[in-house]
Amino acid sequence: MTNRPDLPAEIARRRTFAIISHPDAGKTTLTEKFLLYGGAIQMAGQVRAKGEARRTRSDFMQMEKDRGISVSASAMSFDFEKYRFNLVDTPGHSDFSEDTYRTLTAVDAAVMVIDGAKGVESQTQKLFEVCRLRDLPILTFCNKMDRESRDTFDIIDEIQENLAIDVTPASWPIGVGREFIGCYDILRDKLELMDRADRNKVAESIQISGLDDPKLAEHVPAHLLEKFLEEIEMAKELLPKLDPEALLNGSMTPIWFGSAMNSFGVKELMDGLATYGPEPQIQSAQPRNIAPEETKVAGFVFKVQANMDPKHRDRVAFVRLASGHFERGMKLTHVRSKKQMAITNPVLFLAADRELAEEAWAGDIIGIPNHGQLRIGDTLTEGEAIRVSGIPSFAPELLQTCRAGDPMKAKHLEKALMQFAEEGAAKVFKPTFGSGFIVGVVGALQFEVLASRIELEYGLPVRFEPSQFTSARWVAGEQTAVDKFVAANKQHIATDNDGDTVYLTRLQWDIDRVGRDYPDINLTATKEMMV
Ligand SMILES: Nc1nc2c(ncn2[C@@H]2O[C@H](COP(=O)(O)OP(=O)(O)OP(=O)(O)O)[C@@H](O)[C@H]2O)c(=O)[nH]1
Repeated sequence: MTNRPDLPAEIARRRTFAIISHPDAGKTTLTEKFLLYGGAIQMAGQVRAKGEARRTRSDFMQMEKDRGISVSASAMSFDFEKYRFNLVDTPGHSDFSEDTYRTLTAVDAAVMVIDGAKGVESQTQKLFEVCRLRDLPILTFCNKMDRESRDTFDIIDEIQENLAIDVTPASWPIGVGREFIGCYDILRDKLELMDRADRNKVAESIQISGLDDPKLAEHVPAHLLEKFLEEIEMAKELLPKLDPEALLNGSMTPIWFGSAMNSFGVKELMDGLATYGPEPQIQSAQPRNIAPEETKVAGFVFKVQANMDPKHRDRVAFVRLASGHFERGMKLTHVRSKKQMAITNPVLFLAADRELAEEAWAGDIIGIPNHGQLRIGDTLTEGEAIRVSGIPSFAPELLQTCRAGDPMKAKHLEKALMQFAEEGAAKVFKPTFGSGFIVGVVGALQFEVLASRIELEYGLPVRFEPSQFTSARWVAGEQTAVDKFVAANKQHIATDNDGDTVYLTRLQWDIDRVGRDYPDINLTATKEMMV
């Protein structure tokens, strides 16, 4: 289904999405099966290496060191039937929610994976709310149905209630736990039977002419069939039918039941994404929005990754193309600096490898190697001064002072920290008074990852120590008011990695006081990454 019949076919066939889930629900396994069906990998296992590595913190560091694996998984492109899927990876750990938020600005839809035994978990809820902010269409996959799972109505009710979204069953499970035999595909009247013996095998699929088709009884044991017919009858009465419009505006989610590990239900989910999932959408920008079918190319940076290949010390900016047909070698204007950049070595991320991108279309994610010119939030166009909006930067929730083990290496440390700041891995504040840097992150694990990466990539052992400050707020207001405020509060002032003024404090009381004493000053916890 297409809601934009005027889109060029190359753009209309693109589906750019992310998979969101609570850790352990099966995101990695599902990603792997997507790639398997997309023909991007031959054997299950390549992505798994990464999933297993996530289990422990030290292994997580190891994974970070092993940039090759994590990079290829940051954005993956593969073909599925006549569609081109672009899957953008979201970090699973809650400490990386800011990165996740930005990733979600680069996709048109999300696949939400939940564990059939656990239902909606805390991280699912958080990520869902982020999707909600952008009205992203969401397709739900209820995983691990091969195990003991909760009652189907229960799961659906929980999603409807906790997430305040209409849920429509796209498939219905038959049997529970050991007795789970497969699903009835409600959208296409098919009986899908799971093959427990061969996890990589595509399940058996039997066309059924409707719920009264005697073929059902040939494949489904009587006691399961009776319960299934009862349930599906009730479901039809109580639950809404799939409304493609409601799916596209984010008010309804279809749910598929399956088992990623057994490759079951995955293809139906992919078909759903292909058929109902949105094609590349209009991008919010200033002074005007960008439509995908515009012939001129525009794109924006939503992620920067440094030192992807330790041998080359390069950085790659991940760019979501918002419009047009990009060809290698094109000269694009970097709107922030107004400078032209020849994009000679763009890369596409094809599952296990990166490849030179000869061309790309609106909806695609390309990587642009650069030496630091490209930052998160930057827009590239064919000349017009449009800037993509809506990529926020959040005030960090944890602050620590960072010092180099060797005090002579302070300059090196600054360079390393700035690089990670541009990558979006941390905020770096340079206080007006005193020495050293204050590093701000959203979750504690990020300090460990940073320390390990600074040592590994820059050969600099560093220490993170408690800072005298615990909160940071950006200072906004008329220049004269800001100058006056800064002069009177020097002990609290720092500049962030973009050169913007920041107010540091340890007391909420201070922030409230500024509100009272300086009515012309606005202290904000987010700033838009638009320059
Ligand atoms: N029984 C069963 N187990 C599954 C299924 N899918 C995944 N698992 C298992 O669940 C565990 C978590 O799966 P992952 O795919 O690593 O989950 P994840 O959401 O990527 O987890 P993080 O890497 O922590 O974010 C693994 O041990 C998988 O083998 C399934 O369909 N059935």
